[in-house]
Amino acid sequence: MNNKSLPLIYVALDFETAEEANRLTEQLDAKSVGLKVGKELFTAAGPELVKNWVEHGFSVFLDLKFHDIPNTVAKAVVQAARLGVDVVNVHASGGRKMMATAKQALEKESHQPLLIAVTVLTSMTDEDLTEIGVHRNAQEQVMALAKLTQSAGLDGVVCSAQEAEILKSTLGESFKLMTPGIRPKGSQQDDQKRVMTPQQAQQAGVDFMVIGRPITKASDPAQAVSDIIASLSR
Ligand SMILES: O=c1ccn([C@@H]2O[C@H](COP(=O)(O)O)[C@@H](O)[C@H]2O)c(=O)[nH]1
Repeated sequence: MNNKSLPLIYVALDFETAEEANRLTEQLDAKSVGLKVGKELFTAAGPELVKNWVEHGFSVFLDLKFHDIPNTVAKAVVQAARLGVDVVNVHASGGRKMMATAKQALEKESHQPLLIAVTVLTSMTDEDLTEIGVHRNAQEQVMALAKLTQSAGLDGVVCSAQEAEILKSTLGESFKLMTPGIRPKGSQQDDQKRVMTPQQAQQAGVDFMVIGRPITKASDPAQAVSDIIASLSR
């Protein structure tokens, strides 16, 4: 089991190339923030980049949101564990069997990342859910999928910080909440819909925040990180 303490903030490295991503990570301190690698960068630059950052002491969240038959997802999360990442995720809508099989596969590995499941994307509203045939509001759907995730034995979920208080009070403190859709006051919302500021998210009790564009598109990304950290209570 991976017992190291993980950073509160994961910077979403949504870049086209390894060079652009490295230009940013060279300005970041592995003791202060972790790195989130998603579909764009991983497809462009692959596992070597991830392994390199792990070797340089960064905590990495591999955000590939696996969603497939149980055997395929289990084998994929094992490969993620072998890259040395600290967090990996699947889609909760893949169901209990898929999630439980993935968790059981990770338990045989010497390095075991946190396995968490995406509930409802932070870019989605109640109306978006209706359009795909889900007749619960976002909070109800997040709660239903989080309960399923917990009962499948996973470590936590990806959700909006808006759902953090109710999830923590229902599912317990140790069930981890990874929250994208974080927007410091005054920054652009972009395509995010269920957002909170870093301070609101901290007060709501989240375990981890994912912050991308407010940092990566800032004129001074390192300063943007420092400002966010300074704005949070210790
Ligand atoms: O529900 C989700 C799940 C994942 N994400 C990812 O987080 C970052 C957010 O980046 P910003 O630039 O801060 O909006 C991005 O990589 C998403 O793929 C999410 O936003 N919501």
